[in-house]
Amino acid sequence: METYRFSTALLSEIKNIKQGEPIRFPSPAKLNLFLYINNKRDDGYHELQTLFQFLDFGDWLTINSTINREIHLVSPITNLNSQDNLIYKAAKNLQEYTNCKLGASIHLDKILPIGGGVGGGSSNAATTLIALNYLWNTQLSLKDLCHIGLKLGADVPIFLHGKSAFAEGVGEKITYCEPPEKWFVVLKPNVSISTASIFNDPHLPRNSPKLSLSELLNKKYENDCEKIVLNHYSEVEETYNWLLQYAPARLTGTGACVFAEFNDKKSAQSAFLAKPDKIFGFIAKGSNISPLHKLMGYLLK
Ligand SMILES: C[C@](O)(CO)[C@H](O)COP(=O)(O)OP(=O)(O)OC[C@H]1O[C@@H](n2ccc(N)nc2=O)[C@H](O)[C@@H]1O
Ligand SMILES: Nc1ncnc2c1ncn2[C@@H]1O[C@H](COP(=O)(O)OP(=O)(O)OP(=O)(O)O)[C@@H](O)[C@H]1O
Repeated sequence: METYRFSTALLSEIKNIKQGEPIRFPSPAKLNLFLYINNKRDDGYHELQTLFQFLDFGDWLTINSTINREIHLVSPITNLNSQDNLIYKAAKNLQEYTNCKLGASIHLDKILPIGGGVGGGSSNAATTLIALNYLWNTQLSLKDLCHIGLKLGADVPIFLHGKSAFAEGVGEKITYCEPPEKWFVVLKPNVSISTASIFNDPHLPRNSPKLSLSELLNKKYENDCEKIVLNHYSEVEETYNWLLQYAPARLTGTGACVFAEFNDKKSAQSAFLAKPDKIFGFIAKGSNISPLHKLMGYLLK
């Protein structure tokens, strides 16, 4: 799993790419370091206060611009039609919004667990928008990309901004933030959890008081979805309890992944090496600048 970390060396390989060759773009995971639910709005959406941090670990999208308007996607997610994939939708939406006459050939190297709360689908959509805006030279602003992205998922704008951030409202009010870049062990119990099912649960607490960012940063980090997810999914509870032996554990998003933070790589590795084989997981480091945006920095130099 170590090989999938987006090291600086991997990102700077871009300098050797020749014109017209496909480019490998990172599509990082995120963690919700804390997540509080303040309210349910009349339209059914929930007002949240959450702290996002990117990880130096995730999927890769290899993308080539093509001269016809076709979007050709090769994806290993077998139970999802290409046209339902957020990558395809992001590409099509950008193409239509800009009336672009070009197409793309996209290969998804899926590493992140699906329905894990690490934002894989949203991240893939954001990487597609940023990569094609570059390859097609459509020159949309971040604001316009966020306008397209928000329709694809609540977390897409955060991935487009590319900086760790505190998000409020339904996720649209963003304040950049730089939490310490710790090491994490992230484990995925063998269940996939639908975000909507957790938000629809009548027992979900929805009344955390709205606090200021500094108040939230200075109190213990928690996730309001954690209790019901642990109650409903014994696999998540078992994994959470296992991780607690090493460090305080937390749920990310609406699950199913749980994570624990460590001050150094060595302590993260020793916990990770002890994990039961049947549980998928990875080690990653927090990255306050998204690895995708680090790569774009090399490309746009
Ligand atoms: C909770 C988070 O995981 C925090 O990172 C995300 O905001 C969820 O983002 P996501 O998986 O992209 O979710 P979306 O596809 O936008 O929404 C899925 C469903 O979750 C519920 N939902 C989502 C976000 C939100 N602020 N309130 C909600 O009630 C809605 O029922 C929605 O239909
Ligand atoms: N490229 C994609 N990668 C992953 N899931 C996708 C993709 N395109 C569409 N989906 C669909 O999106 C749903 C959510 O998947 P995802 O892996 O993003 O969940 P998640 O990590 O829980 O997200 P979040 O943390 O934003 O709630 C899945 O049901 C999947 O079928």
